Amino acid sequence: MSTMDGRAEAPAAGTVLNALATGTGSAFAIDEYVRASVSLGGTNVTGTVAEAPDADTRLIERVAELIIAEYGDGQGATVETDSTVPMAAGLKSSSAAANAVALATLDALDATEAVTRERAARIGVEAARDAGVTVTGAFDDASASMLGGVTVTDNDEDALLVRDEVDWDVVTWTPPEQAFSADADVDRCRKIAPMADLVAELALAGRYRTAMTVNGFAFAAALDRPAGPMVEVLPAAAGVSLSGTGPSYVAVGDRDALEAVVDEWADRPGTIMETTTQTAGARPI
Ligand SMILES: Nc1ncnc2c1ncn2[C@@H]1O[C@H](COP(=O)(O)OP(=O)(O)O)[C@@H](O)[C@H]1O
Ligand SMILES: O=C(O)C1=C[C@@H](OP(=O)(O)O)[C@@H](O)[C@H](O)C1
Repeated sequence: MSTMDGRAEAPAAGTVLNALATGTGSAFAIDEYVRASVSLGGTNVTGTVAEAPDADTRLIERVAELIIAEYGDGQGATVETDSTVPMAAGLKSSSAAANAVALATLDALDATEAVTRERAARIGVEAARDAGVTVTGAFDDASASMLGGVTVTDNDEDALLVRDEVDWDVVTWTPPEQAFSADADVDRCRKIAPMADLVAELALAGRYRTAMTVNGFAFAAALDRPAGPMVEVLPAAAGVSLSGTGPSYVAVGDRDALEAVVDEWADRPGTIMETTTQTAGARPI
């Protein structure tokens, strides 16, 4: 690879607490990735999503622009992401894409040592706000993807309240549809703030799996998503939730017990991923 090129990967994540009710959110990284390649050159920044030629590329272009404005010399770049994570599905592919592009751009500029990963995640959040793909900025999802493990954040302040490490097996199910966070019914989410406060209390006490289950039932109700996929698998899972604004659901527990979750969700249309939590976070590759 030439010194003008950079490459990085960032993990997707699942939800413990959706931040749309109160601004406090929590998420955990999973072992599925968005990868980004950046080539410096020219005068414009242009982005492509390998598996979705019609996708909105403003987020990844804005991330590269902000990184180049701060750590480069105003040069252009071509940016490409490729991923196994479904887009606009609640599994935080937008946060993972922003993080992967931020680190790949720094890698291309030979500037990975000049910036902490937390700072790089905050630049991704700024880009997500500029691109209009987020409600709160989603620093919960961005920090979980960038740092790995579980994080609890205050998205109003972009403050990291907790980072912790967990070791769970994970199953995700994504129905065959998309739900853009920017289209979510935020007013209805705000109405369940007392439930979100309870979920935050559980998460801050380290009871992440109970927290995510309470989150799942509360936000399924607020976002008008079915609770059935959670009810059916709860006996087998240590925790289950609607992830983000959906449509995906995520269950955690031990691999053997989660087989029953896979069996239940496999009868439904859509895609299933069997994975684990991830603690290393995002990195140049
Ligand atoms: N792999 C990707 N590459 C480039 N941009 C992406 C990628 N994934 C998501 N995005 C951007 O994020 C938007 C979707 O964000 P959002 O609705 O928050 O979904 P998610 O829950 O998957 O993060 C897309 O319209 C696109 O702009
Ligand atoms: O846009 C946002 O501010 C958020 C979107 C949701 O995630 P998804 O993007 O996965 O729906 C939510 O879980 C997160 O806490 C904040």
